[in-house]
Amino acid sequence: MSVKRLLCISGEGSAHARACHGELPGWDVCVVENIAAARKVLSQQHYGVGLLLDSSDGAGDAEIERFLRQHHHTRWIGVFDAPRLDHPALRELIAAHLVDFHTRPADALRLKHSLGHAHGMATLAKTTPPHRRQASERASHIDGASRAIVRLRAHIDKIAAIDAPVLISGESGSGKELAAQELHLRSQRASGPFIAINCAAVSPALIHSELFGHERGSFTGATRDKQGLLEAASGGSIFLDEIGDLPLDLQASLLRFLQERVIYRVGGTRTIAVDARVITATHVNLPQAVAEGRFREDLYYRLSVFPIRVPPLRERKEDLPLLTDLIFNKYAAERSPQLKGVSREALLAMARYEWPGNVRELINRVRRAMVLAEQRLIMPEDLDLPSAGPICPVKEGLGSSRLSAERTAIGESLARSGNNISQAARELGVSRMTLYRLMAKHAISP
Ligand SMILES: Nc1ncnc2c1ncn2[C@@H]1O[C@H](COP(=O)(O)OP(=O)(O)OP(=O)(O)O)[C@@H](O)[C@H]1O
Repeated sequence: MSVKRLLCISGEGSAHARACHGELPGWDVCVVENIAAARKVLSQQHYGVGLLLDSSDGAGDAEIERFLRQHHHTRWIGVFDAPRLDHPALRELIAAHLVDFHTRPADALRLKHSLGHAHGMATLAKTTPPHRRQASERASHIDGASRAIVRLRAHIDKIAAIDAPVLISGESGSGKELAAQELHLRSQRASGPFIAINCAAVSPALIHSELFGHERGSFTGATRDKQGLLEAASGGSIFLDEIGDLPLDLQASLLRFLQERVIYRVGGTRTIAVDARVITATHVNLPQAVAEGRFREDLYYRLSVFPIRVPPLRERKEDLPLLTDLIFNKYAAERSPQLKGVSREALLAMARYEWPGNVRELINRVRRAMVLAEQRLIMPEDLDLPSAGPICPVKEGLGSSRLSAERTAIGESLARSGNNISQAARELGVSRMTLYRLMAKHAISP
């Protein structure tokens, strides 16, 4: 039998707490004096059930509300003086955040029933909150359990150990910068700086001096010597996002740096040795840019010895429930008070959507839905998803289109069934063995 653990917040100490809830055989009770102490305890261990013995001279209702909102994984029961219940703010707080409440003096037997019921419900809902589970199981910041993400993490692990340039490709919002950070953090350079610059966001007139620095007097306005970002990244990694937008003359300078490990500042004549690992990313097709003469072929080959592809979210829809859960927990403090989770219908609608903006779009939609939702669960309409995914022109041949339709159907069916293979196989009209074979073919993990 599991130990029933109770966190009791009592402004007047444990004697008062015992007077309120009586003896609780079978319960392991931790009594704290205030919200601050409760926060501390909850930051170290999870309690499925909490008892709030309200005293009107304690924390204000706004602070209690904030606290309960942040700790919504615990099921809270309150005990209040009857006159306090006339306050509209307190009534709202009770309705939104408590599973039950009692007036003083609380009837010990009724209170024990409430606590037992809350414990049962907390056990059903898995007493460990998802964000804690993830934190302990996860060594990587790249979340997901799909085969594609597991492979990406393994790939990053291997490449991180080699001190060579890396080219990361992937659609916008799919997690390229996150992959770059992960590479850095898992490399021997982890204790050095990680400096990121978006080559498309800096004007061509400035980017040379931004990257390589300049000497005093080298151009109007250059009143002092300035170190560039490459120098600043020495001992660590520099992440050049949208590398396809780097002007051609700078491509030559970058190539020289990759070959000789030295740079010249703008207007400078002396070489400066720089020890920075170059990680680049692009969402455009670089071989095509090379073919069109917009990107140097020699630089492309130097950068792409270790390519990493971050898969778009539509190729790993089986990760949607997990990612949504993590986003829900990360932004729990912003959610509307009555909101408890995401409905099955919303998860189904998400599985049908193609997510052109990838994980960034998922974060934005879930976060907005958490604020605007009016029911206890996020419903499909809260996500404001376009009814059908954007219509993409067919760029692939019929064979590839068939393959990607097959992969999408499998991914969606697994997401709908909560990764239940038998159910997904039934829905798809194939045997379990065939589904396993198709999943292996498309690198989809159960
Ligand atoms: N697998 C993942 N797990 C957790 N968070 C993720 C994952 N993938 C992406 N994100 C989050 O999604 C957001 C977008 O990711 P990121 O900025 O790395 O994308 P990007 O591909 O570099 O986008 P862009 O091309 O627009 O620069 C970030 O908040 C990032 O933390």
